[in-house]
Amino acid sequence: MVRSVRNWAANDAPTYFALLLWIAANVLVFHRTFTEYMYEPRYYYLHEMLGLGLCVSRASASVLNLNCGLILLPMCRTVLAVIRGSTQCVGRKARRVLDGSRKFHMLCGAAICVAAATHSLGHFYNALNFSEHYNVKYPGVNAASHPKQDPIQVLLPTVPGLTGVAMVLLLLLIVSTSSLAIRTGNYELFWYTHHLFLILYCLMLLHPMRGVLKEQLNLDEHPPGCHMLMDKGGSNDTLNVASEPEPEPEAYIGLMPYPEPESEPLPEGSTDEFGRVVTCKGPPTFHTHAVEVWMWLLGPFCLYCAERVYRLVRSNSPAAISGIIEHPDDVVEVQLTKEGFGAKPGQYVVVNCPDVSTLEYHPFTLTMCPSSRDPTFSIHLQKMGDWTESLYERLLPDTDETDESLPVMVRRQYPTLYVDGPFGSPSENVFHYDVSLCIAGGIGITPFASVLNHLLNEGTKSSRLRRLYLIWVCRNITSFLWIAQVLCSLQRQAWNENRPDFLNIYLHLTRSRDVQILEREYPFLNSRVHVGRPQWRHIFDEVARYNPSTTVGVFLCGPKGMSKGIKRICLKKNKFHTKFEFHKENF
Ligand SMILES: NC(=O)C1=CN([C@@H]2O[C@H](COP(=O)(O)OP(=O)(O)OC[C@H]3O[C@@H](n4cnc5c(N)ncnc54)[C@H](OP(=O)(O)O)[C@@H]3O)[C@@H](O)[C@H]2O)C=CC1
Ligand code: HEM
Repeated sequence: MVRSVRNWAANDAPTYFALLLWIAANVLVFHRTFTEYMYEPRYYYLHEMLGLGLCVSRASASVLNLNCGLILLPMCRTVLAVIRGSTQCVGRKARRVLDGSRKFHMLCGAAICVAAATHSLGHFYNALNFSEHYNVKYPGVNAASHPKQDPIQVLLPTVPGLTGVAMVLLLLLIVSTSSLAIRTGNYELFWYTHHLFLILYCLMLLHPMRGVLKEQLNLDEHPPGCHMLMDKGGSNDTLNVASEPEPEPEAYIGLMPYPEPESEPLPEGSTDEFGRVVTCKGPPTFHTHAVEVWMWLLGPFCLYCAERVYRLVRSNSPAAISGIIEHPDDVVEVQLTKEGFGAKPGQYVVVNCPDVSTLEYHPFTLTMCPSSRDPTFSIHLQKMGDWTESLYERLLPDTDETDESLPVMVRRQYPTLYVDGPFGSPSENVFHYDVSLCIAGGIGITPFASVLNHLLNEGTKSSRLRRLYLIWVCRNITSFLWIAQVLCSLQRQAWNENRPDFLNIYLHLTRSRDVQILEREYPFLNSRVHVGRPQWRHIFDEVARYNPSTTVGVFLCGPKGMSKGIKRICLKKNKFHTKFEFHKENF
């Protein structure tokens, strides 16, 4: 099957365009700074001493400034949720770019690591050159206190040196604990170490203070490289000049012959129209160069901090648990209410339970949103790690075995839960297509459960959606019980609203063949059960056949391995000219 350019353009073009913009911004800032330190007259003497190390260390610092500013933007989740929600002014393609915000955050993180390594190595090389190429004639430009000083001594006992080493160590800690293994195995460790970034940013603002790199101030009085005649006829060599004293001002006289070919190319303004070196009116004066890190960081940092304060205030009051329903396969449905809480189907919240962990917040997609008639919202929590296990045990009493086939309404003294959010997610786009295809693996059904509940509450004609396909793949038949009631009620409602082909359900069972449980309670669902993993190619062909020349929104939420094959099918050409636009839930 050939890949469809049209489908590629619909799926990946916006993301690749955003990526191209990011790469261009990095190349631009790197090039701008590199050439500035390579050719600007004010850095002539500095560049003469440090060479390429100066340009590379400074250019990588600009890349660090850019990405340390950008990396916070994808984490302003409330801002992103508002952008996603403003469907009138933000088109679907632009909103789909937001689906990659988490990946963009990691991309900036990777760029920060590379730039930090380059920047650090560049400065160690500069320390070496400051020591090797000490400028005796113009000591003001040096960072070393004497020729051949120990480079470590040149760099470390300075504000940039000490803050630089501390930042590298912090960055190593943040990055090493951001790995998927640690985020899934010990989220708390990731969470605490990741917030060391606040110290990292404070150190970044301190880092260039009392800097070691200096620019020349008096370019008019002393055109860089100009000729300062000494008693002995003078020399244009400003490097390695052994103990020659600074000449008196009156010693500077007349125009000089062309500069020696091997010397540093003179910057503009150092030679007259005949190419002869002009003479100086005085020695060069130097000052540490202007600090610009705050220009890059302050905006995003203030926006992020303002958002965190807003989120802190918003999530300060606990949510009231109005009901707990125990479902099969270690899933518990938590029904909540909270004053003023509103959310859209597909959105998610982050939940904190102080009884389990004070500072740890975990994301959960809403399975039911508050409606005009009922303020209740719900999440489905499955035992997956240490935190969910502890919360699960606090929500459910240690009762004897109950009949797993039926959800059990349980009432007890519940733990206090704080809910922060809601935050936007790709599944919000389900209602922005005529036809949507929702694919869930296991507990990945949660974002689509809120879509189904919304359609149940508001009616199947409450949006432009005229056909909804739901493919749900589970290991055990009992998992389908999590939202069996909603599925059957919505199917009935679609028939009552004279939309018999609105809801198309495919339930795939991969680890057992026992379908009796559904037969008794939910005969309609029983007829939708297929054994084994779905034949994606066949399913997509069927959807394309029944929806020719249509743009179908494909939404996936499930185990990692599920997305590759499905994304590939979305990008392929089909004979019905149906376009599949792929969205993936990923927290
Ligand atoms: N908003 C979000 O981002 C959310 C994300 N999730 C994610 O969803 C996932 C659900 O996990 P869990 O419930 O344990 O799922 P499981 O690991 O139990 O897998 C669920 C089903 O998916 C099937 N499956 C796995 N890979 C494929 C594939 N390549 N093609 C077809 N079917 C496949 C499995 O089949 P088989 O038995 O053959 O392996 C299984 O039947 C979690 O990783 C969770 O992080 C969950 C909720 C919300
Ligand atoms: C200097 C480097 C970094 C900074 C300043 C930074 C900053 C942040 C911030 C502020 C958050 C949001 C916390 C919150 O509000 O919930 C965050 C979350 C996150 N970061 Fe980073 N980060 C950095 C590097 C990285 C790297 C290198 C990775 C992984 C490769 C990474 C992965 C993550 C992940 C997975 C999340 C959680 C996202 C979510 O919950 O949606 N970060 N980071």
